[in-house]
Amino acid sequence: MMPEVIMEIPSQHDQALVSVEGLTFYRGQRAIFRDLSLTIPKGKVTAIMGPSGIGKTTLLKLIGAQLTPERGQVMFDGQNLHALSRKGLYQARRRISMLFQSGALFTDMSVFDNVAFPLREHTKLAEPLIRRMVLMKLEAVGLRGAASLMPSELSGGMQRRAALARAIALEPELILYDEPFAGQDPISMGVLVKLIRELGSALNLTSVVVSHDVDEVMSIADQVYVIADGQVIGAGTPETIRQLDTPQLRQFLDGAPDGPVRFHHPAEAYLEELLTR
Ligand SMILES: Nc1ncnc2c1ncn2[C@@H]1O[C@H](COP(=O)(O)OP(=O)(O)OP(=O)(O)O)[C@@H](O)[C@H]1O
Repeated sequence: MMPEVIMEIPSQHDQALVSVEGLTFYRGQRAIFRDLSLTIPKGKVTAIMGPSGIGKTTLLKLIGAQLTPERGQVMFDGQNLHALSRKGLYQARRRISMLFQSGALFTDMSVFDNVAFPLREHTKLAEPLIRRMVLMKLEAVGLRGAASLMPSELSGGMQRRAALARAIALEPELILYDEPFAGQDPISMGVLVKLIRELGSALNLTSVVVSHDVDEVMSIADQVYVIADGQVIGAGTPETIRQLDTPQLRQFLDGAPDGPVRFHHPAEAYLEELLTR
């Protein structure tokens, strides 16, 4: 059964930085996305939510051109990312930053050197300029005073902030956050929520936040997409999403383990599997 799709068309005033058009992507035989379309407005925070395993990280990797779709396209600032030459793709990727949950810091480098790393790798800037840029990024995340510390000397929340400073070192236009609040205590979560919002406005960043933390992500998103069963099942402002009342959305927003969206990963019949091996 196809889920009922509730869509609020993004405001005409919003210019799309990214538009995902008719995306289809398989893992083996399984369609993770079927004809998925959505737009990411420039300068705004877009949240992507959905049950575990639905493909949120996969979607970020498709948007960041780390994966290639079977059908459909990802338009980034008017360019079809997956049709670009190597050089074009390299240039586009420089404008996109991804902060994955696993995006750990280099443990053998100070916080300063971690943030300086992308600048030293990808630019030919002189050290005094790099230093200034690093200090500005560390100041923005409240860690300028921790520049000389090693990652092991930081709390989990501080590590996440240092990784965020590294992710914005090259001054990207688009930043993709994968579960930025996972494993954080409420105070660190609050700090990160505020930072994502404030950095977004201060740096005129376009942010995409994938998260299970409904309240946190809804508090900073301008626009929300809820994904289930390979498609968008709800789109709109956080207020709109909260008011929608389809069973799929309620299951997700209320945190129910099972409902129209399956808890089980697709599998062959249980009894059959138990009896045949
Ligand atoms: N490298 C891979 N090879 C094969 N299947 C994969 C691979 N990576 C992910 N998958 C499958 O693709 C599906 C989507 O994974 P993805 O990590 O994108 O989901 P998610 O919505 O981000 O999950 P979560 O919220 O739990 O992090 C899952 O069923 C997963 O098992």
